[in-house]
Amino acid sequence: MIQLLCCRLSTTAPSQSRSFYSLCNKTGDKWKLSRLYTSSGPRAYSSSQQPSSAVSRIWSLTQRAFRHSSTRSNNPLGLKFLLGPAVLTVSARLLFHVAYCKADKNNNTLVEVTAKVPIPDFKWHILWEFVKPQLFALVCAVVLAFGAAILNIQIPLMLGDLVNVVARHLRENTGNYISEIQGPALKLLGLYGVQGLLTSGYIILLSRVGERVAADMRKTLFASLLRQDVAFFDANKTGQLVNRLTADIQEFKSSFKLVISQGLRSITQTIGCFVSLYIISPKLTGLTVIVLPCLVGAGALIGSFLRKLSRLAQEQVAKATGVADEALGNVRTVKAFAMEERELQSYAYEVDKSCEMNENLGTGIAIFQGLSNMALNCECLHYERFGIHCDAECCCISDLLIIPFLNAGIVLGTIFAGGTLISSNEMSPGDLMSFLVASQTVQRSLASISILFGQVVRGISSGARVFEYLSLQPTILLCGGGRIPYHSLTGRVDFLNISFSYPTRPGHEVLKKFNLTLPPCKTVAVVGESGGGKSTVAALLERFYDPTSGVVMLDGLDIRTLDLSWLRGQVIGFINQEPVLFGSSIMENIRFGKPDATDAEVISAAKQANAHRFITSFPDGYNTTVGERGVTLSGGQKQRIAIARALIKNPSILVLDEATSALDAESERVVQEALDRATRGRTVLIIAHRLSTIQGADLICVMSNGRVVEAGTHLELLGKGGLYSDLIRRQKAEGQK
Ligand SMILES: Nc1ncnc2c1ncn2[C@@H]1O[C@H](COP(=O)(O)OP(=O)(O)OP(=O)(O)O)[C@@H](O)[C@H]1O
Repeated sequence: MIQLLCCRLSTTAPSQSRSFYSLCNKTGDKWKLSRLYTSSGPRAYSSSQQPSSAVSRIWSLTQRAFRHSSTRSNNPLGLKFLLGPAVLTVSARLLFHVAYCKADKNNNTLVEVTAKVPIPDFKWHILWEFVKPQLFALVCAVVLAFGAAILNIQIPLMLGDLVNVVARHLRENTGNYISEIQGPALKLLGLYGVQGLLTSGYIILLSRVGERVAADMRKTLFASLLRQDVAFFDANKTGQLVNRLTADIQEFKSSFKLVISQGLRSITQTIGCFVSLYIISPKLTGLTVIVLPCLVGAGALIGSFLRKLSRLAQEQVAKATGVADEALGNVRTVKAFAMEERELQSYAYEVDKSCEMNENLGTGIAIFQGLSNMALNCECLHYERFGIHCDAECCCISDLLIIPFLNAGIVLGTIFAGGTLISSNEMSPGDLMSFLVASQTVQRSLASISILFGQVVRGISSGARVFEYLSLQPTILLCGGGRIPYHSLTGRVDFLNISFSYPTRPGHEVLKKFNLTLPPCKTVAVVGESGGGKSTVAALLERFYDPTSGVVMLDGLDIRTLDLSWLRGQVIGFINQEPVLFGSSIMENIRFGKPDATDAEVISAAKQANAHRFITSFPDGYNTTVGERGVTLSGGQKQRIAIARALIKNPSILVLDEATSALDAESERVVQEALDRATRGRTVLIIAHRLSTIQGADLICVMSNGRVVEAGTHLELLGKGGLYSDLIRRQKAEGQK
């Protein structure tokens, strides 16, 4: 098992490269993989099957990391038994080895190094918080599971009684067979019935507990993620976060349920059946104690081989799904480049591979089944319980698994030794029957326990990943702090001596002793070269980040002392270049700016934003659903809905971050009209690329190298003949080309 940051190394060939890319990207400038990655393209491997040297290097590193990691996960079974649960937390950490690559400065190649990424601990007290509300149901489930296991121990003994009646009747042929057999038979049937009821009871309760714990975890984790700073999202990929919400919690839930039901049952049965075995025949028990571990070991070895095959087959299915997912998710790009055929080829290649691997798995299971059948004594179990997922068509091999491999040995051995004991009257035939059934139960339980260890490790690993984010505290708190009453808020903003580096790039100072004042109800435009830090200024005003040094003030108060949800929710309206809409109705999207707004307020905001006319031209009007991220609307329409969304809260300060730069001339004109109306009577910060759009601003500040180097009105700055007039000249020249 590999943990490459968030353990999803092995999904698709491209995504393997991407995982490496993300990991290297995370660690900042010293990683050079991004250049390799971009020059080769993410699909180079899967689509051409002749990977470019760069991608093949990434790929071979990935594979090496995978091999390295998977060998670590194959802990010898015996060791697991010896060390037991005490090592589980540690082994969970061991499994978290992270492989990543680093640029070798001397020869410019990638070398594999060991990660120093801290591995999260499993926090039992957090688990307790989730389990506490379900404690009653959990205790009931444990009691029922325990009861079912105890009854299971009784079954071999009752079977023995039954066989003794049959044997006596055969031997002596006296008495009434029916009345003699009735008692033990009814007892046995009753026992099976009660055991069935107990089993159903604990499964119902456990699934209730598991589902509720998982649902609570999901809600709490989601709430915790939403609380995190923007810097957190800079450092973590969305896919990884979603994975913690879905796959990790799912894995944890399965392990939780399995460990309690299966673990409790297997341990109780093993101990109970061993006691029964000892009571029935201490001599035969001695023999079993010597032989059984070898048989369980052999069964577990073959089982682990099949599980490995199964895991590889599943990963291959995931690879194929990944290719389809990527192609369908980016269907517009695929179509725009007429790449349908190539995507189909990539998908077909991965699907064929998965087909081949599943066929191999089917063959492996078939051989195992054959060997087990030859072993005479069968215990039929579900594959899935043992972590083997088989997609093979043949139901006779996909539904059943005979785990106690080489049973013939123990069965024949027991019958041979038991027969000797029967002939010397040391044992009855019923005892032999009881012994055989009880020893099978022990064997099956031990096999389950060995597999459960792996499940516990996986559960602890995924639980630790979930809990890591649950206990994470944001540095910028959403609530708490003061509010300025609406009637006394002027909307003056001061950036005083701000220095700032993004947390993901601490060495790179974006703003250096930056100073700027936004006077109340005035429009200030910030212009400058791309990457000069203009959007960063807006991000600091929104408090997406706090400055490294210096202070941002609102009406003379440090914004760090103000209530952030009030600041973002009521004071600042933010409109950026690529407005993101939610896949709900237009009405809901505009209301996102003020959840308690009436329909009339929504319509009024839409009118201010020049959006009312086009909205009412749709058949469903304000109830029109806008599709995923607003895909069914044009750029200009999306932007006007975003403006309405910002205006509905009637903000005192409006931040426009390149709000019209992605639009064509006609859309820009309509949106600009809406913006001109929207900015009246508010403090406005405009971040602009196209200098033509900000010529009417009260103040234009030119940024260079992280600070303001020129400031004035359009005409003043032109008169200076400095950087601003240079920018104007350059844009004019570009426009004429
Ligand atoms: N989230 C981030 N994490 C790390 N660095 C960032 C982040 N956002 C921006 N940067 C870096 O900060 C610098 C300033 O970026 P910013 O987006 O503020 O520039 P800009 O002037 O708005 O550029 P443009 O006009 O191209 O939008 C750039 O070097 C950029 O790479």
